[in-house]
Amino acid sequence: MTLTQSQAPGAPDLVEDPVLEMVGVRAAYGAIEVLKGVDLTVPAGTVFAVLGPNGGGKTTTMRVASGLMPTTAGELRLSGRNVTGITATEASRLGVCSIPEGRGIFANLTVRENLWVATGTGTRLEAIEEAAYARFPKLGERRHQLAGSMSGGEQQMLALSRALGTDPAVLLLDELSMGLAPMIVSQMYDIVGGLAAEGISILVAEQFARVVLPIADTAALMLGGRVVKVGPPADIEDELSTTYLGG
Ligand SMILES: Nc1ncnc2c1ncn2[C@@H]1O[C@H](COP(=O)(O)OP(=O)(O)OP(=O)(O)O)[C@@H](O)[C@H]1O
Repeated sequence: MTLTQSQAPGAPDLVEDPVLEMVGVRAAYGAIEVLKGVDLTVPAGTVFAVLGPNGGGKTTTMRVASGLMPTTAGELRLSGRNVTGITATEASRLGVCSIPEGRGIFANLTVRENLWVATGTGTRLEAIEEAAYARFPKLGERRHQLAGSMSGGEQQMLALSRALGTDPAVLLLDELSMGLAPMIVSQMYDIVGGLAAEGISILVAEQFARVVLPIADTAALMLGGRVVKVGPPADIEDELSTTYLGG
């Protein structure tokens, strides 16, 4: 928490620190630098969308944010705290929950067993299951089914449920649309919009801008390892070229 200058005695005016911030972040795969000074700020309770064509650095940004990839320069902050160099395990302890490209669920485990993974943060399986099945009744019907035998949309519901089971401070969603039919993608983003309305902080990377812009509070356009523009979704929409963002 940061106290604002206008704070008056007896009338605290508290401004919550952003849940996640990157300042001048650089990252490389070996000798190849792919993030070349990324700045972004995700205020608490908002949806921040990172948009851009393939290879722009969206996934790498998400990997850095979740502690999976080290920075070579710059700062990563969680709730105002400089956590640069944090590991993925430490990041998850601090409430960073990531759904990677491809969903990251265990195909050869059942729905229920996949949800069990979220108990690592201390919540009881019964509570996680109850919340998951209330949100997605289909998952309840399929609780004993192997996750790999479900449809892509159902698998994404499972990935979301498992993530929510950890009560995340910030949810990182990478390319939710991958491998899903357009109608299912729309449904998934309706669900994400619902999570946002519940006040969950979300950083989402997406190649298909049109599906995510309606639920975003702020959007950023990422090209060549840099955020080249950031602002309200309507402003970013004007910047988008349907040729490289897939309409
Ligand atoms: N493991 C890796 N080793 C070397 N280069 C990589 C590796 N992963 C990604 N890159 C390169 O880093 C750059 C950024 O990739 P990144 O996956 O972050 O982009 P992206 O915007 O998420 O694109 P996509 O939507 O295709 O995943 C690309 O040029 C890519 O080829």
